[in-house]
Amino acid sequence: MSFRIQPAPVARLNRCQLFGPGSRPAIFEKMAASAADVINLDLEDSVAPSDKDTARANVIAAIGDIDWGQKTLSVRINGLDTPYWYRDVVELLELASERLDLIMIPKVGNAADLYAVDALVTAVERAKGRDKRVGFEVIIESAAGIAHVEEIAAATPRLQAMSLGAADFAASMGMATTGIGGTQEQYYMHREGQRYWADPWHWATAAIVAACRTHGVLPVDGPFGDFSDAEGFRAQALRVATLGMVGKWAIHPSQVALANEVFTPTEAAVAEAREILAAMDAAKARGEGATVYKGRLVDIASIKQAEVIVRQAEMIGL
Ligand SMILES: CC(C)(COP(=O)(O)OP(=O)(O)OC[C@H]1O[C@@H](n2cnc3c(N)ncnc32)[C@H](O)[C@@H]1OP(=O)(O)O)[C@@H](O)C(=O)NCCC(=O)NCCSC(=O)C[C@H](O)C(=O)O
Ligand SMILES: [Mg+2]
Repeated sequence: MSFRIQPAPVARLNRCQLFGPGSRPAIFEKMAASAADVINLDLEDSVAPSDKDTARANVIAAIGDIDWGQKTLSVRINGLDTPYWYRDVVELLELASERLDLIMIPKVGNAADLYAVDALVTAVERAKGRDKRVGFEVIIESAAGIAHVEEIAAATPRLQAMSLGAADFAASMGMATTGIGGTQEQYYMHREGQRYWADPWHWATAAIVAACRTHGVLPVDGPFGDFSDAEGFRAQALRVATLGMVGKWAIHPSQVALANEVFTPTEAAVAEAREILAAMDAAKARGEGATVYKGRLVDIASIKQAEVIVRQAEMIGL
């Protein structure tokens, strides 16, 4: 371990983030009644330019009027390259209730983007005397974003979570696909007449996880576009969970249960993690740093692995 201890991210559940356009207030109550841990009301790309003002007003009213329960409530503002974002920030923090937990900033390209939003947010919070400091989440969805991912993860103590946005990321990188996440037909290895599909999102996912874990930020996978493909969604979610992400977006209510299932440790996994901790406690009492559990080596690193699962189980109440 480096001299610098890896910071823990905020202790809250983030298994599923359910998105809905701010211009579609008829679904807000349904979003609040869903089983998602995080709600993202969108002012950005799911809202047409002609609807931006109405969507902002809808969202500001809904933050205070709807019972969002224990969910983390987030609003995605418009990108810093648009004429909308400053008004999103100013009106949200001047007019919305303190129920607002997070602002999601899309298409961040470097730490200075977050510096700019932080400065504006801080000024409005002070001017209005707001007690609660709003948190940030960001989307890495451009070549610049992934190139500067670590400085972005370190940019501000407001930052709680970072998502990979596969659609804009693919466009910015010039990737030869219109798919949003998942297997890409052309991305395969060939051997002895067989095709083996690889994961074109793998390296960006791993880069985001590393940056997030270094700086105590929650890494999250973004959208899976084909909401009729439950098995494709599950496969993508299982892959990113294996790499260390804590949750995934849902762009349709049918994806919420799938995400919750993948990012909730199974009873068997939790039981095994607790058994490993018990086995290591017994080993330590014998003065040993390693022991055998079910025929395989477990050691001090295994304690940390098991603790990841046990901490998640405790947050869920398992
Ligand atoms: C994708 C949708 C437009 C589909 O909407 P719809 O045609 O209404 O779907 P259904 O008829 O199947 O709906 C079934 C019932 O579910 C309700 N519903 C629909 N959507 C939602 C929702 N998001 N939350 C809660 N409830 C929802 C319907 O009202 C139906 O209810 P009922 O009639 O009572 O049975 C729509 O799902 C949608 O708008 N999704 C969100 C789109 C969005 O926010 N996109 C932005 C995020 S993705 C992105 O930005 C890309 C990213 O940045 C990147 O670059 O990668
Ligand atoms: Mg996007």
